[in-house]
Amino acid sequence: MPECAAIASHAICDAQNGHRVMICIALGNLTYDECLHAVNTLDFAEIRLDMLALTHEQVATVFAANSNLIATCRPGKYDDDERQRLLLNAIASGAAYVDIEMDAADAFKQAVIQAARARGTKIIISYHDFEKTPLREELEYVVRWCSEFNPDIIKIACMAHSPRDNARLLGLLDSDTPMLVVGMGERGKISRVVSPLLGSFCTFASYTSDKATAPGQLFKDDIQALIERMQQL
Ligand SMILES: O=C1C[C@@](O)(C(=O)O)C[C@@H](O)[C@@H]1O
Repeated sequence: MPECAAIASHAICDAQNGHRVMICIALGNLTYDECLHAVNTLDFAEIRLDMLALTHEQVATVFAANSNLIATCRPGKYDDDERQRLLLNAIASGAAYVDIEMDAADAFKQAVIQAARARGTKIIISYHDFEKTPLREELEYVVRWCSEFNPDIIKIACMAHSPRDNARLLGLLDSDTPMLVVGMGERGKISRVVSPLLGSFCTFASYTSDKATAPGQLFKDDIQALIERMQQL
């Protein structure tokens, strides 16, 4: 029996090599009721505040309902002031992790990092490239830049177009710093399956098959079955 068979609808299982394999369910494009139901039934989820249209009161209720949530609010929908308010609200309401974009404005980063440290919320500093996977030197430079914020986890999510792109991303896991790598797009799917088995802090999956929050994101039951199958090797 695979070691994580028992988790069924849960999202966490033990890898053969001893570290935990975590599947984080990215929640976006849901109603408030759907979101609340999801956090009450999942072990580990990301709340995409920029994709959910929650009121501040609803944000507080969602984060109070589950002590293992990542708060994320990508730029685009809200200006930085509102993004900051939403993330500070999530932190004050018990967010376990907060995702802060490496290239966000300094004042924004400082305010969110300070609040997270004060509250014991773990900090994920993230880098995204929705076009390509940069060359190794550039990725290493990005990782060093992210390290300067002294995060708990460094997240690197890049569009993968080839096996080498996946290999380069997965190579970042050969690190003493906790890393989270994601290969986006059709060609990046393989990295989503193997990265948590190779030490990535987690992999992301969709809540339903039609609600992916990023290209190439697999449905949670499908990726869980694939990971369990690989654990039987
Ligand atoms: O950064 C990431 C990774 C992700 O973009 C993905 O490709 O699965 C999904 C996002 O919700 C999350 O914040």
